[in-house]
Amino acid sequence: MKTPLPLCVIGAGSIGRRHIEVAIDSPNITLTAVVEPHAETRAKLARQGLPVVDSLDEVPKETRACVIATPTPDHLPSTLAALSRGWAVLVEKPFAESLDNARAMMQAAEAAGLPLIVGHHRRCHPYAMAMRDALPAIGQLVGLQGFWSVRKHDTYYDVPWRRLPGAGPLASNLSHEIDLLGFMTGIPTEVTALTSSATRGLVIEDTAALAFRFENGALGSFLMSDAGASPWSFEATSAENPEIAGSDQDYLRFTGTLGALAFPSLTLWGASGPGEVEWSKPLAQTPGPHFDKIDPIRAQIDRFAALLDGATDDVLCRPENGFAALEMTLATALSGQTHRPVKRGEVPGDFTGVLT
Ligand SMILES: NC(=O)C1=CN([C@@H]2O[C@H](COP(=O)(O)OP(=O)(O)OC[C@H]3O[C@@H](n4cnc5c(N)ncnc54)[C@H](OP(=O)(O)O)[C@@H]3O)[C@@H](O)[C@H]2O)C=CC1
Ligand SMILES: O=C1CO[C@H](CO)[C@@H](O)[C@@H]1O
Repeated sequence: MKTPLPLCVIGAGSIGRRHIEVAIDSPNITLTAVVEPHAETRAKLARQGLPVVDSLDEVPKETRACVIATPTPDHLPSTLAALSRGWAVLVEKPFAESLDNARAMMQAAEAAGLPLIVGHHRRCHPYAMAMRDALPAIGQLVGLQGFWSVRKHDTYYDVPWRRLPGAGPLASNLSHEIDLLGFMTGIPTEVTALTSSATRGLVIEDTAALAFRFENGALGSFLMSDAGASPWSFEATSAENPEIAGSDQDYLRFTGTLGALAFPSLTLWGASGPGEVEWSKPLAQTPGPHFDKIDPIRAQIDRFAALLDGATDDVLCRPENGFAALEMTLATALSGQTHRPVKRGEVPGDFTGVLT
């Protein structure tokens, strides 16, 4: 890296504060400003010595890029405003509130000739990359099963936008799962969903049971809930989020014609001898490799800086990937409400997750 990338962070809420921390920590970034409309938060951050401002117009002129960490419905206006100032954008996930909004963001980035990256940071973990490389070892993918359940603390839902369409475990959490599947093996093409709000009683779901079809005919199932406590989630195993307690449990299982893989441990069950892999023969279990713990938010921002410096990158989430993840996430919400399977391409452009 020649000179650190002058970057501002827009929105200093729960994930914005993590982006601020890693931007300060990284030698590849110079934090030019933190844009935050909330006066009390601004005063608190100013006392910590951070360069806070209350609008994009006050961001120093030398700024070349931004992280947008505002509520999902704001991703469109903030992205358009950033691109119009000539800044490259790393926008938090899910990409946008609707497919129409995501399309408008992609078109604006293309017209401006500026990079637009979506913050599906899980791709930056070494075991996500290793899983992408390891999956061919199990032959043709036949099926997968995911179990993601954490009990969010009740005050999490005191923030109004988190109780509305655009939030909930589908938009907030399943979007990561779908992008991760896309990164490792492929985005599903069709979903059938049952959704429930029986535990929290909000307009958005708290639990969902899902069935997916993939392009090669493989099938998958997923349980997603932010109302049920469990040790099974990406966050628990990766211990990537300081707010979420760790565990050492796998939460995804893949089966193929030649064996099976668990994630994120990358434990492999494969042929124990020559010849056909079939049910009379025991499978040999191989433990996955060891990976040092990293902060994926830091890894993501470093990759973003390197990309703007001309590096090639096949890990960061490009707009087309973020769009595909959003499309399947919204398809899941639509299926849950219409009680019918929904295919890619069937989600109305203005659908935000709740039928009106
Ligand atoms: N990658 C990840 O691991 C995570 C990603 N996310 C995603 O990040 C986004 C933010 O989520 P989260 O941090 O939980 O949200 P929060 O509500 O905690 O924080 C959002 C912050 O943005 C501020 N804000 C609102 N509008 C603007 C604006 N126009 N310009 C500048 N600041 C603004 C809010 O201020 P005020 O309170 O005054 O409105 C608030 O401080 C969402 O898209 C979410 O899905 C969230 C958590 C983890
Ligand atoms: O993006 C996210 C949304 O919130 C989760 C916690 O509730 C995070 O763990 C996740 O990465």
